Amino acid sequence: MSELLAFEAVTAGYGNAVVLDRLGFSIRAGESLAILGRNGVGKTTTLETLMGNTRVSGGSIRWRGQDITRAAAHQRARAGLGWVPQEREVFPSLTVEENLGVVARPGAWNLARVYTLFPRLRERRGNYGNQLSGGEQQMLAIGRALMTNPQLLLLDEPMEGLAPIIVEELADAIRRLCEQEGLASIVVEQHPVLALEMTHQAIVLERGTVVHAGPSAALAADSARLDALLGVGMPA
Ligand SMILES: Nc1ncnc2c1ncn2[C@@H]1O[C@H](COP(=O)(O)OP(=O)(O)OP(=O)(O)O)[C@@H](O)[C@H]1O
Repeated sequence: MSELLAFEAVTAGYGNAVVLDRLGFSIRAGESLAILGRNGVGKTTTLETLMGNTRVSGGSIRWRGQDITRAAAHQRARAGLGWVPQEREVFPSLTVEENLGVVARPGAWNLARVYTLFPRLRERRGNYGNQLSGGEQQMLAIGRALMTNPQLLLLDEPMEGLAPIIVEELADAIRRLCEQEGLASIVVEQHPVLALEMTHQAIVLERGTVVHAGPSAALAADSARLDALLGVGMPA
């Protein structure tokens, strides 16, 4: 598998505040990565930095062999980064189908495939964005990112605030995207259990730097390590 994305010693933040401190990790094509860590360690800032929304003061970001460290935010979105923001940002006065349609770009993903992945969205296709439940909005936010036909899907706390039954449905869909569709993804999560189940590789951040990197399954199976890193052991 070839390298898709690499952060090399990236130092970045907001204004004079440094949040990421020589952060390094890489993702290969078709691979999914969980970014874990306690509150405020820089998980969201990592995605914001990838999207070009922070001030980078050191290191470099390589995307499909190209240095994009200084590329403008709009160029990155067009280059195949499918961003699902934490706030979901569904258009409230457009229907589900319109929300999906306005961002569509040519490629393998289209309305029919998004509806197959999320049958609830097909049922709600004529509803407006502001008539959807939180879970449906999250499905729509993911569906919209897929309609742009990305090469890397960026999910920022996709399960936040959702009912357990919806969390299961979403986790299944995300797992299918990674395992069956071979879509590379980054999943930022505060809750490690689901994130590790959904991904191939995991990194744990502390104060903007990587303190653990390895296969998700190995970390999920090592409750002592998980507890030491995150203060949450897996149930026996
Ligand atoms: N727009 C911003 N301007 C200034 N500082 C910010 C901004 N966004 C985040 N920060 C600061 O950057 C640090 C890292 O925040 P970040 O959101 O990346 O953490 P996180 O690991 O995603 O945490 P959480 O799980 O709480 O979202 C925090 O100290 C936060 O206050």
